[in-house]
Amino acid sequence: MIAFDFAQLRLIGLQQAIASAATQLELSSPTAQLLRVCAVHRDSIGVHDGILEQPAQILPRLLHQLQVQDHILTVGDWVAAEPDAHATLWITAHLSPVTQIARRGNDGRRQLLASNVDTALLVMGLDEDFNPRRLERYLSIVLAAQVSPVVVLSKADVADDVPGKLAQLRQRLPPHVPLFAIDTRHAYDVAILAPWLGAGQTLVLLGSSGAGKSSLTNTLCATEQATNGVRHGDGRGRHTTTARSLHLCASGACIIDTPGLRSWRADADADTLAATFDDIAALAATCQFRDCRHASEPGCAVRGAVDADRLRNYHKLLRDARRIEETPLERIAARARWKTVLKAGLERGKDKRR
Ligand SMILES: Nc1nc2c(ncn2[C@@H]2O[C@H](COP(=O)(O)OP(=O)(O)OP(=O)(O)O)[C@@H](O)[C@H]2O)c(=O)[nH]1
Ligand SMILES: [Zn+2]
Repeated sequence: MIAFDFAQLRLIGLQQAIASAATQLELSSPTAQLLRVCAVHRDSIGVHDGILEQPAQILPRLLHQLQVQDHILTVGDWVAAEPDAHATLWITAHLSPVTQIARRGNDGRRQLLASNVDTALLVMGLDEDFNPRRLERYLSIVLAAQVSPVVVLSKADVADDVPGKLAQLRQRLPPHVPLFAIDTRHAYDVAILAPWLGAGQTLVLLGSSGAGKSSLTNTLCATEQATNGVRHGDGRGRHTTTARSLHLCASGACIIDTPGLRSWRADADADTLAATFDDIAALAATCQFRDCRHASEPGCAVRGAVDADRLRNYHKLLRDARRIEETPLERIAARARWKTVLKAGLERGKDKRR
């Protein structure tokens, strides 16, 4: 049994599913608390109780369990923790996350980026940052995690041809993905995101450096910043050490902002790509050629119906994904195969010249 204050944890995004699971936890200690991971440091885990962030340690038994399940504690995870006699806080249990944003690392392993996220704001500038292909890459990862994506195009106040760029994206992105062009520094503009900022919601912001993520966070969490971490909701104005990576919005939502997420390169695997390009997969099924590469085959059903650059991006991402999924040995074998093919080609060329 674990006791917790739902209203207090709701401030940092406690979902009903997690709260229910927490009540089922078998814990020996009556002093265990439900907490949210808000930072992962080299030698400690930052956990938040809705008021304070504290450092905690993972119980070796749990660490072993997590390793067996191939899980590492990730920002956004919910855990149970209890203090020992020396006031060290020990994480004793981990609640299975409802959603997990992950990417495939260069070594082919899954890297967890954030857990229990409801909405990902994909922030992209309408200036030089504008890049539909990169956006599709981010989108495929977010959709695969079953997290709702919302595309926020920043710098609408200064960029040129905003309607043209919006139309271009509207054509490329799946129709259910919301798309907004705003000035991230203005509360009036940012108010359009209200439907995703309800109480208990957790958001992450993804986008390149300079895209406007900090500006957007500042505008969304203006009250918190202005009051320097005074607790919302109960008017008691209790002082808090708000975690640097967990921002509370006045609307009752919270934003997870970690350096790991910020510097993230959005590599997708073949399955996650399917989420963003499902129309291509559907068209491919109707293509008259069974092993069509939808590249130059005349009369191909895909090539006629899909934006050419978008199709090229799909093929490129698919190639990248396959490369990542190969083991190093497979890569060496593939390279050797190519060498043989190339050599054979050169030999043939020589024969002709002879
Ligand atoms: N005119 C205008 N400027 C913006 C807008 N959004 C961000 N900026 C400016 O762009 C610059 C970069 O914005 P940041 O919010 O720091 O970008 P970031 O995504 O947090 O960048 P990193 O912290 O490097 O990841 C700042 O000078 C902002 O003032 C916008 O909508 N309109
Ligand atoms: Zn085809």
